Amino acid sequence: MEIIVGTRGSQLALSQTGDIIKILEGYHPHVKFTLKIIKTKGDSIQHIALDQIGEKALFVKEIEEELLNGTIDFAVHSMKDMPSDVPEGLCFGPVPKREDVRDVLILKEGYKTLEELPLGARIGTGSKRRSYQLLKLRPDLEIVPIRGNIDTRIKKIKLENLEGIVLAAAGLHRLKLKEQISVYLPVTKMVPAPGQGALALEMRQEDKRVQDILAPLYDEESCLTVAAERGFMDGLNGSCHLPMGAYAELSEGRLILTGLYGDEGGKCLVLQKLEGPQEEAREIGLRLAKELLKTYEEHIK
Ligand SMILES: NCc1[nH]cc(CCC(=O)O)c1CC(=O)O
Repeated sequence: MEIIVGTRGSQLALSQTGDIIKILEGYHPHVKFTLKIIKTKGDSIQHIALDQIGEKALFVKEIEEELLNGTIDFAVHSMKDMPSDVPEGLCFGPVPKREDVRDVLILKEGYKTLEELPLGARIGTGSKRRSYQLLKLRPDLEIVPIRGNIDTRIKKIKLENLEGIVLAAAGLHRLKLKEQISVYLPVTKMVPAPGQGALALEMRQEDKRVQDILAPLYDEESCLTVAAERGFMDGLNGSCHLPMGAYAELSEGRLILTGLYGDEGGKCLVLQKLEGPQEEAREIGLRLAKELLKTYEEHIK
């Protein structure tokens, strides 16, 4: 049997899809997994800030078309890049074990901590979530918008004379670039993006064959935490030009969710928590979004 696996062509996409295929080959030695690289709009337009493109499915649409056409059997994406809505006929497979959810700093040679950076240091990131939270810690920083694949962004430290950049730990771990990381930012100071560090497997809804093949990848903790964080995102009707983050953890059957939401200019950033039984993961996310929006409205009055 042959299964065709769709992915973007970035180094990170190829590395994480390769990891998934390797695990699946262990479970299913008689299945032949073939990689198919698909170019998406997000790969073609590298020069525009993501916030300004205003389209959520930037890295997924072309891949979803191939799923619907039957030219691929399942796809591997970064969960963080997935919009709320899955097209009719498609669904997510099980959520595999999640990588480190934290954001990290890669600093210019010679620097080891955020605190020791000089006044007005230049930090590269294209994300409002990252820049506004960083500015809470160090209001003097100058945020420089950057985009591109992980290796491109790392090169920009030298090319654009930055003191550092912010990236997700997960991508660097997957690309075996751990030693480049200067600082792991604790989730209490830098709430990650919903689903950060997790992968999304996407498939045709009725495809029992693929469902059975992917089943062994299921990880309960990853599935529940991602469900809560994406519930929060959906509850906010999350458009990616507003700063938004979410982080869930499990403890003895309970799920504790932290949500972050703010305005366009980053003047008002609200952080709020909600806890509940882990079986209600998605509802906890939706409820926290509602409660936090209320707090937010009161703040900006
Ligand atoms: N938006 C780009 C993107 N999508 C997924 C990751 C890597 C980490 C992950 O899987 O969350 C990255 C790069 C980054 O934010 O550093």
